[in-house]
Amino acid sequence: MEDELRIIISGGGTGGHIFPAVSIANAIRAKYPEAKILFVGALRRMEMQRVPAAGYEIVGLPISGFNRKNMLKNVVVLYRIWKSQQMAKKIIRKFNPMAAVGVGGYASGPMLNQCTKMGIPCLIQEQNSYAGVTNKILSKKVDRICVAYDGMERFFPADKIVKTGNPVRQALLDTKLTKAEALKSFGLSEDKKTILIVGGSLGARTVNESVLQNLDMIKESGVQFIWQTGKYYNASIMAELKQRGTVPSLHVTDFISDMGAAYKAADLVISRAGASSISEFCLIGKPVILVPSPNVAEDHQTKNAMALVNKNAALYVKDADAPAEVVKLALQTVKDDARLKELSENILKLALPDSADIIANEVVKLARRGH
Ligand SMILES: CC(=O)N[C@H]1[C@@H](OP(=O)(O)OP(=O)(O)OC[C@H]2O[C@@H](n3ccc(=O)[nH]c3=O)[C@H](O)[C@@H]2O)O[C@H](CO)[C@@H](O)[C@@H]1O
Repeated sequence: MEDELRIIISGGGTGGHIFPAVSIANAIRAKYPEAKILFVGALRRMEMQRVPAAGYEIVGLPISGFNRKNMLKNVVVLYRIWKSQQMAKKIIRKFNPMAAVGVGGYASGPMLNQCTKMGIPCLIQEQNSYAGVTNKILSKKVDRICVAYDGMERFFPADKIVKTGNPVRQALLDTKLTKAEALKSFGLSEDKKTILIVGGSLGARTVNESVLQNLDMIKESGVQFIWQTGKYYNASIMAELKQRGTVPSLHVTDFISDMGAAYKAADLVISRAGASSISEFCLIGKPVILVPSPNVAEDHQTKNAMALVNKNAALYVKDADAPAEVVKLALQTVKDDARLKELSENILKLALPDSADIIANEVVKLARRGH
């Protein structure tokens, strides 16, 4: 059938890979409701819940990352890579994709590698301003590379690059809530300035430490906070808060499902510098203080952050300085309306809209070309 479309989308590990993947799938579905889309993720990772929750089928590969501390454990990792390649082959034979999309994260390596070997047209999407190892290797074999930053020809063949930006969940941009309603949904008041604290999709230890070490300053500030701790840190933080006495101006949660509401409620954000988070701040023009994670490959979050900081479009606090500085800086900034306005205007200039649509068009072009 001429209209038939069968697309594999692979990758995951964290929200930063999964949410763009889902946005691409939604954009394909919006244009071609009959398209068959199969996700391929890594067993036990976040995508195995989040992708079905978004309404798509997913198959898990037994892949995991290399252990940089214990080399012996990597024998198991090598076996898992081999096993994942074998499974990828079977998935391709059964599903017979017309194109494949890799969004980074464990599963996209073996899956896209196998797709290129079997002649399936492939596209990868690099969210960050510094390319990951998997995407660098895959870039030699794939047909199209969608990026969000200038200068990516340092890593990838220039003739394959299309600058599309990072796909952002549409619902998050289209939130219907007013600011008052958004604040109310977090149990917060309309009369106070609000700071949102997020540590990426998994939470961030230093960001959480920065809050805990400055609880007294927070209590006395007259400002209210929405604080996303991340799943892994939530129980211990809740226990500590219970011991130290509740802070009414603090809404604490492990994960925020409605980020549209959280952004709407906030006058300022303190955040890690993950690529999707940054794209969201740009698209909605949100003033932000970035605290890049020092624990990611090639320090790419600092590079993501600097692309904004160098244009006076975001503030920056180094991870090591965050416990001493970030809450203080946030409290100063949130009270300075002129600074908030300037940051909002500057970050908005860096937005790349319609990214999911543009990528979806590229995927469909590849699928049609291959057949
Ligand atoms: C530790 C780590 O490996 N981080 C990487 C990971 O980040 P991480 O998964 O944190 O990704 P991003 O910051 O890019 O995106 C986070 C996404 O989660 C959403 N969100 C966040 C918190 C919450 O409570 N609810 C919620 O829905 C945000 O709105 C955003 O859409 O992938 C990114 C994209 O490759 C990289 O740039 C990051 O360096």
